[in-house]
Amino acid sequence: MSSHAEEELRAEQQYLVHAHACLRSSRAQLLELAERARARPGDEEAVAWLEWRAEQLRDENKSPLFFGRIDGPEPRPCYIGRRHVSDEQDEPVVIDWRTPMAARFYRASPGQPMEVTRRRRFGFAADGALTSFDDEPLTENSVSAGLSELVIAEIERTHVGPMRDIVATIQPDQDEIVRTELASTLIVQGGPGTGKTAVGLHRAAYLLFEHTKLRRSGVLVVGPNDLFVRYISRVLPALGESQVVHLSVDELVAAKRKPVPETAEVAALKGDARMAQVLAAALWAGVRLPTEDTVVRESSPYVRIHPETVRELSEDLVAQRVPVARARAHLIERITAHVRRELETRGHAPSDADMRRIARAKSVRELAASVWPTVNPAQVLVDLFSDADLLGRAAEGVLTAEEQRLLLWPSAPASVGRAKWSLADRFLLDELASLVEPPTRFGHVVIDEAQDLSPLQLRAIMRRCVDSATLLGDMAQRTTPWAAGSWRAVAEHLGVPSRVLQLTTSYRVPRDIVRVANSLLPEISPELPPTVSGRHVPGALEVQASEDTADSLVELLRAAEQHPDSVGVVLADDRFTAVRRRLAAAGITAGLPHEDEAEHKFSLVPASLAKGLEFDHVVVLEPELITAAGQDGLRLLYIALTRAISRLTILHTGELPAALAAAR
Ligand SMILES: Nc1ncnc2c1ncn2[C@@H]1O[C@H](COP(=O)(O)OP(=O)(O)OP(=O)(O)O)[C@@H](O)[C@H]1O
Repeated sequence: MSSHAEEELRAEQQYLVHAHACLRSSRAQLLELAERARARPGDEEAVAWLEWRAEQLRDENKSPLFFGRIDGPEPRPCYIGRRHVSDEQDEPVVIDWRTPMAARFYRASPGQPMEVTRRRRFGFAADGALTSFDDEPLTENSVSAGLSELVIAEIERTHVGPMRDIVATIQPDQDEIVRTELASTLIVQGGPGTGKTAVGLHRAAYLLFEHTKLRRSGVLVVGPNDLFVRYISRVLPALGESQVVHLSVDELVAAKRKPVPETAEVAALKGDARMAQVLAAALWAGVRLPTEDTVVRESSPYVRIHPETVRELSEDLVAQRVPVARARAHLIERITAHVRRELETRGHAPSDADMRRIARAKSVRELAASVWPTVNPAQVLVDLFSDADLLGRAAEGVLTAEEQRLLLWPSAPASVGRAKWSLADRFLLDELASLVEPPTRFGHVVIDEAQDLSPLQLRAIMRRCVDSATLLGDMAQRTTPWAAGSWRAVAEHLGVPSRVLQLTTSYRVPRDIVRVANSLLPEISPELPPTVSGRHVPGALEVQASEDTADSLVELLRAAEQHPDSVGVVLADDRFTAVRRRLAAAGITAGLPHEDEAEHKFSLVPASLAKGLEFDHVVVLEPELITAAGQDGLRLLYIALTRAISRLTILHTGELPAALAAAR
């Protein structure tokens, strides 16, 4: 390092010390203000807010206060960090990565420098000490040198434990998506490792920063399974965002008992959007208008309500299929208003207290409940699946006779409580429950692995969201029989306008591995463009033929034991138990990743659970057995191959699947 560079480094280190001092002083000021406010009675709200702000400014030294700097367009350099820091004069010392000024750090490029003359990225040691920087001069004539070394080092830093944030190294194509306005519902199609999950989570953090209303309504992140949700759930808290709820698809329709399995054919039918029509028809078939007069005896004098009046008062609620609980409440309000008008016409002047009593009156409540009887979604579904005539009426013109036959249970359960529900049934119950009382809604929803969701699952998620969502996925990684099948079909079920954006550069997967994975695309998703890789890692791909793959695996893992890299062995689902035992017999512990708080050095991952995960070194064990898993076999293999950050070893004993053999 030249003496000039050393001097610069020292100056940056001092700036970091200064930033820490400013942060501490701001926090001390806030705590002092909170102390003073506490002495004033009635200022509890201000105290809570000041304490919350002070908590946010706690200097825990978990991550560096800034990670980058831009020179220009401001007279002073701008330092970019995970949160804002200002000095005693309230001048910014570090600006939050989500501000418009910070966008230039991510977006400025040679050719389009956006008035930035230089981008600087900082390198830090594990203890938080600033140890290096990397400069990129930006002028209209400069040429892009590809990913900076610090970005590559960040991507290749050993991956053990849950996913971490990428705030220091977000790439321009990703930043565009992160900062798209809240009103847009986005569908992000991207190949493996293009950063979809990371982008979705950073978008949530960005939107929470930009829109205070989201802080009240919150953000929901939905992932495919518990394993995956645990893997990603620490990213947003690390970015200081706690108003986010993470749920797996199963948790969304919380069930106490484990769902019962069912055939792919039945599950796909139950996930079909037409089922929503059938359920609505079944539920609304229960709506009955009265045929006789009702006498409201709680008013003085009595008021008689004719069936025709009830029809007039509830007509629009029925026509618009207003959710049952709400419709009933509206009708009670309307009947009460009707009673008031009747009494006034007859020369009486009922007080507000009289009217409140009438709104609570038994006769009025019973009348509303006779139009919209109390519905138990489980009872509706049990009746529907146990009674061919009932199902026939609800599904008329919607489902074929054969489809109706598929839905019917061979025998009805002894009681509703004894009914056994599949995962798809749980979404039908959720659909029915929403016709009675819509669920609480979040300001924005991020849906990961959206390519795998059924139309009914998409509906369930979208009704939990106020107006916009971010869907992330890769059609080539689609592995569920109930999936909508294309982004166009997905868009149809969202209920809001949406647009599809593409990410095509993989930051995770090295070039040689991407090439092999791309060779499967013509068979699994010919409509998609091949992924390109931003990184070349010499020796990233190794293919080993072996007489006994388990023996070879033991040997390979023993050699890896001393190395800090995470290792994930992806294998056919039905090989999991046998291989785990074989490894245990050899004294090697391996289990599902993130299974418990103690992370295993070696993860053993059934191919059907590998989606979304990643490891420094991936071993794909016996690919020929993974592809044998039915029509999704090739997709599972595509997913397995692309979990690698630095190395992929394919251990096979039989013939390699044709596409792999050709691409070697
Ligand atoms: N800009 C970036 N800087 C550093 N790391 C990145 C960047 N973009 C992506 N990564 C890393 O690449 C890996 C893949 O990211 P992510 O899981 O978000 O991709 P994905 O598109 O969801 O992949 P998949 O489809 O395989 O699940 C992660 O480790 C992520 O941290």
